Amino acid sequence: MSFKRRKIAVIGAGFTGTTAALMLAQKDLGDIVIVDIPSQTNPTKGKALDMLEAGPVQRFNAKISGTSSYEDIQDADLVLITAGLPRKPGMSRDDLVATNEKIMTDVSENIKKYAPNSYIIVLSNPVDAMTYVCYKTTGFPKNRVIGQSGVLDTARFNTFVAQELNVSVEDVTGFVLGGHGDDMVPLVRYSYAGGIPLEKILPQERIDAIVERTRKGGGEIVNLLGQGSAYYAPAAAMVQMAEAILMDKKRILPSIAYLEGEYGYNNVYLGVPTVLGGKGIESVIEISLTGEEKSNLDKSVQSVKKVLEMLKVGSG
Ligand SMILES: NC(=O)c1ccc[n+]([C@@H]2O[C@H](COP(=O)([O-])OP(=O)(O)OC[C@H]3O[C@@H](n4cnc5c(N)ncnc54)[C@H](O)[C@@H]3O)[C@@H](O)[C@H]2O)c1
Ligand SMILES: O=C(O)C[C@H](O)C(=O)O
Repeated sequence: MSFKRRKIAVIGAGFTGTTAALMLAQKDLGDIVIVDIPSQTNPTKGKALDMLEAGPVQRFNAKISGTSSYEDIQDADLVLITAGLPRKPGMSRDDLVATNEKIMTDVSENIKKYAPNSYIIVLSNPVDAMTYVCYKTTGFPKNRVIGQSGVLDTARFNTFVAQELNVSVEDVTGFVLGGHGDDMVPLVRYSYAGGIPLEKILPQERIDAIVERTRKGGGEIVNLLGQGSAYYAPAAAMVQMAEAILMDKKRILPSIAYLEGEYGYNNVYLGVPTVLGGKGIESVIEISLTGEEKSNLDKSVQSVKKVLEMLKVGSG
């Protein structure tokens, strides 16, 4: 018997993909293959080589390569999908659906062909729908096709709470449910600072402002950047999920999971609390919701379903 390093494929060598690849390498979670479409020069290979050369300084051993050939992801254990267009100021994530569905279909077919046993984390937007496309196209079991939104949305919520209270981000635990859109559902009732319910230490109007800023958090960055969208925090979020899976940590993290009756919804990918471990999504945790929370979640699900209806892959 011999042990092998994990193989992680990152599809898309743009801002989120390359940032995630470097973070994966810094944590030495495995060897990394970065894939992007062919181009006249070879930027994907160049980015990978540049990252590899950071290894001696940062003391990581990860092998990192760049390619435009999907054969190179052969037998990857984990695949992060970041391929696709980001939105521009004035656009919603849903405006990307037609273009990114084509890209997601192509990427998913290649993963199915070359890495049929892999676990997948999808980032490309609109991410609830793109995770659905990936699930339908690969035909992989639902525990192996996972979307990222809640770790990022919760990180934003926690950042704003920590800023407001002038306390460490390490002591803030927020909780965001629902689709990755402006009607996502930050659950204040399940959010704490140092174990103290948020409602006990912040006035309601400050909480309301934080909830609103969290919902629009992606758009805030898009407007500030002027071109492209957020990538440091999204990459960190994907890598936290990747680590939970690769290290079988069984962390309770929000993931975009395929629901079959949980929370009363069917045939939809949605952000919910999950246990993430060596089997991917090992379970969906169901918590009780008040009438208002449930109706906010219903609204968010309706928005996700509207996008699913636009998909070529079908929503049935
Ligand atoms: N779910 C989230 O929380 C979240 C967060 C941030 C970004 N995103 C989304 O992630 C996606 C990527 O964002 P980004 O900032 O990295 O964009 P980017 O433009 O920097 O990179 C995207 C890359 O995908 C590549 N690509 C396009 N088609 C491809 C294909 N068929 N195969 C392989 N690569 C292909 C492009 O060449 C480009 O390099 C966007 O859709 C963005 O909206 C989602
Ligand atoms: O807002 C976007 O378009 C990118 C991403 O979904 C984010 O929340 O930062």
